[in-house]
Amino acid sequence: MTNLLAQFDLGQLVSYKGIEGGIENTNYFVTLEQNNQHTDYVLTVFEEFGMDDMPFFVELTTWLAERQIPVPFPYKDRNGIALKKLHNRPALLQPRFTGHHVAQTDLSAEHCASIGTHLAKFHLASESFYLRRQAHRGVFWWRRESQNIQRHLSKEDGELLAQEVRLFDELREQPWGLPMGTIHGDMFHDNALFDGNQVSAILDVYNAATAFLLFDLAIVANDWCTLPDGTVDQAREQALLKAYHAERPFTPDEYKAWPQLTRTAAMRFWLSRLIPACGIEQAGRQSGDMVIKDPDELKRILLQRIATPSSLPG
Ligand SMILES: Nc1ncnc2c1ncn2[C@@H]1O[C@H](COP(=O)(O)OP(=O)(O)O)[C@@H](O)[C@H]1O
Ligand SMILES: N[C@@H](CCOP(=O)(O)O)C(=O)O
Repeated sequence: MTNLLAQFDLGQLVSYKGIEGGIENTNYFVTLEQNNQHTDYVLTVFEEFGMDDMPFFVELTTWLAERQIPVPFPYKDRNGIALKKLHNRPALLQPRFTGHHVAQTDLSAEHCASIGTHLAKFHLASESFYLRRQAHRGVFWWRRESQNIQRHLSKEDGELLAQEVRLFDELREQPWGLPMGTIHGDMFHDNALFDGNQVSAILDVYNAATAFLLFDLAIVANDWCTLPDGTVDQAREQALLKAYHAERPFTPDEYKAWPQLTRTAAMRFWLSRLIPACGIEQAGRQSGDMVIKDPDELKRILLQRIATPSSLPG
């Protein structure tokens, strides 16, 4: 750690502390002293990615930060190198943002409007970004994993999963021109920090990939705008969708695709929570260390999305 930090012109190490909660990454809060001033940083060590996976994230976060999107971006060392290694794993030194988390049950229409605006700006800023990436837990992953997990599931759950995988494949076959670009891919409320009721930072961009922009909004709607029984809080969802639409107006095809994309987004995270909950081993993830999140939460959202399809505001 000391050797790595000495390669930057950012000061002397004062202290560091591991952060609880990471699934794919290990994070450390690091304090450095320069000119009698203490500054906080975050050092992220990547457990799930190899060095070859990293340039996309280094370039994307630098690109977004240059366009005033509040994402952690990697500092360059005195030789202009951002991508580092710690204990033979890829590592990045990034700014530590101020701001607080808001619990899911405390999210208001204002919080949802703020993330709607930020997400649209994220999508617009990355429109001209020059690298592409296939999601590591995207369509090819869920086609494969939804098959692999069948023997662990009830017949009913297995069929529900298979149905949603098929319906997304059918949507992809439509002759529609759904806008694609770089999505965040995991914009749950615990990946945002707030200043008052405004988003001040967007964290954990390591699910970012090239995909339908509207799929990203569906991930947000499912997590930020639902109640514990899976039903949608209309006030929060409308605030989210209207704020997003004000920055990036929806296209006619997006109106048609929206109900299915809310279902696909719920299916994607239902599946990724089911895998560790069923005790299935995954490459790059130490199941023993994983925080197991409740898969039923996403199943309830999926069932509600099927029972009461959502529509985009005009
Ligand atoms: N760049 C950052 N600035 C401020 N806080 C951060 C930053 N990166 C991570 N954190 C804090 O550390 C927590 C854990 O981060 P992370 O390991 O990415 O967790 P998880 O994978 O559970 O979302 C975040 O929820 C946030 O509170
Ligand atoms: N936000 C997700 C966890 C991250 O997703 P992953 O499947 O890519 O690890 C959740 O709450 O399930």
